[in-house]
Amino acid sequence: MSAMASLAQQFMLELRTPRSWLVLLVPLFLLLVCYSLSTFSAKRGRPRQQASDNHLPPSPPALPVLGHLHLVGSLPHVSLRNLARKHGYGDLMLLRLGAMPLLVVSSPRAAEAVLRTHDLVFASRPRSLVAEIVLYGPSDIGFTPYGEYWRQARKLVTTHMLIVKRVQSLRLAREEIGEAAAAGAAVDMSDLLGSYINDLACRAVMGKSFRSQGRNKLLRELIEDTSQLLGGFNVEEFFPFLARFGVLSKAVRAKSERVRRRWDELLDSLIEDHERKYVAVAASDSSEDDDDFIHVVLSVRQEYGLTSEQMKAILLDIFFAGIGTASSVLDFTMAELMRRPHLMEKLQAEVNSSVPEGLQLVSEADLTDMTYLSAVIKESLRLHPVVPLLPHFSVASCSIDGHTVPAGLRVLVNSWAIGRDARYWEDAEEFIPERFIGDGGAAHVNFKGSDFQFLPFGSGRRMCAGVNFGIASVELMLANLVHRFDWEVPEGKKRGDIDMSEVFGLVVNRKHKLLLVPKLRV
Ligand code: HEM
Repeated sequence: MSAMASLAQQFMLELRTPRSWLVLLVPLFLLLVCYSLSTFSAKRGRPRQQASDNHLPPSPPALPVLGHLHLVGSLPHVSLRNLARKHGYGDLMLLRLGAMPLLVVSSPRAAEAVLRTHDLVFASRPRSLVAEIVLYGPSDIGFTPYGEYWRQARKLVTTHMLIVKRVQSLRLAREEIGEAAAAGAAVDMSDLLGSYINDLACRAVMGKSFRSQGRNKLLRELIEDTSQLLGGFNVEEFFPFLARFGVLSKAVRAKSERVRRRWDELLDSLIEDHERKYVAVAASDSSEDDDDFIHVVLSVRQEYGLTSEQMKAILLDIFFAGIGTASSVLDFTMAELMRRPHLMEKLQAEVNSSVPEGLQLVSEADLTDMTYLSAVIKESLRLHPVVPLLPHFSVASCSIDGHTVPAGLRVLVNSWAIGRDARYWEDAEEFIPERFIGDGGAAHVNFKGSDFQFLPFGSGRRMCAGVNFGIASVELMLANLVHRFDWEVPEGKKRGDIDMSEVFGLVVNRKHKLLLVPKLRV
């Protein structure tokens, strides 16, 4: 058993998707069969409501013990959409992943019921072992259960965060592009966009960039590891009874603790730096710039009664929620534009005509009239919502479309499926920004949370706390990328070769690096 355990632990670290767990779970089940036969009953797998409620949402046929786990592949948002489609459960579908019941919401109508009509019932988040370890409790905003602490933490971020001077970060990115253009070299766009957003978030949170300290790479790695761990498909959650054997829990726990330790070191040193700096500033009576977020958190710490773990969790949320998302949106958007040069030209024409002659950098003030730019980003968010599955949790039972939704149920709103629902979107799989402008069919549709066919930032109480920051950062960078530069694929490659395959995590990314050659337009 111990050799099996260590093999399993090593293997666990490599596994990230439900179906891949099966390779490990099959032999494990053989070992545990006696235990599972005696303790695993239909009742265990059901939410708190009674098991025989025939008004529960419909479920496809399931296997014993595994439930529907074998039907969820490496891109869960795609598998869940296909499953709902195949069985005609376009709105609500109840699955059982191992012992874990899960409600999947796949239509705008059902999403409205969950996120607006019954907002309070679904405003909490499901418990997650990983979030408890990595996010200090969790004491962040995104994973904390609905309640007073969440309300206070969210208020702190929405009131004080995000006074950002973006110019410096843009200038650095522009210099990098300019150097590549002069040398005729290719730029790794995923890297460039990641660094830009990284830089922005660091300036907002700590008032300076990480570049000079060489911590950029560390932050990017931490964000990637955290996203994969928090993606929500951990075997612990499907088979809580296996945790009693320690085999599975040790592996997930060990990886989560490693990630948490690395965050801890980074965040501790940032907070200490700031504490030192402000003691020095106070002593010298100088009026140094003090509008960065760590300073704000430190100064309201007493008022909000924050422990140091809670402070770190909130800071971690800003880095994690702000950096991974916005850079992935930019990456998907540039890739889509490169595959369609006529759309790129149209965007360039708009940006160039809106920016006063001779300006090197496009500023936020120049963005006001760029309707096509905004349509391009909306269309990118529709086809590629970078948080494709919105995790919620029912704290009371309610009724949706005549179905009983019990209390204590995990819920995933499939924002990816909803944005491609052909009942609501014409040519749903095509990239057509024009649908969002003029007399396009979606000209009135926005991402502010009241159009349930378009939920890239979610909706309701748990809607993204950084929409404005995120959108402004993405719009500004995209405008600067296309202003005065043309972009080409490296020699020997074709635009059509740009691969839109994804890697799943809480935040979805494009799988392959985007390498592009900038040319300065004269
Ligand atoms: C374009 C970039 C971004 C996208 C696409 C995005 C998307 C999302 C989505 C889909 C959610 C979940 C909503 C739900 O569960 O219904 C979310 C939550 C959140 N986002 Fe963003 N986000 C972005 C940028 C940011 C930024 C820059 C911040 C920084 C403040 C941020 C902070 C948060 C927080 C704190 C939450 C948790 C809210 C809660 O649970 O109360 N996001 N985001």
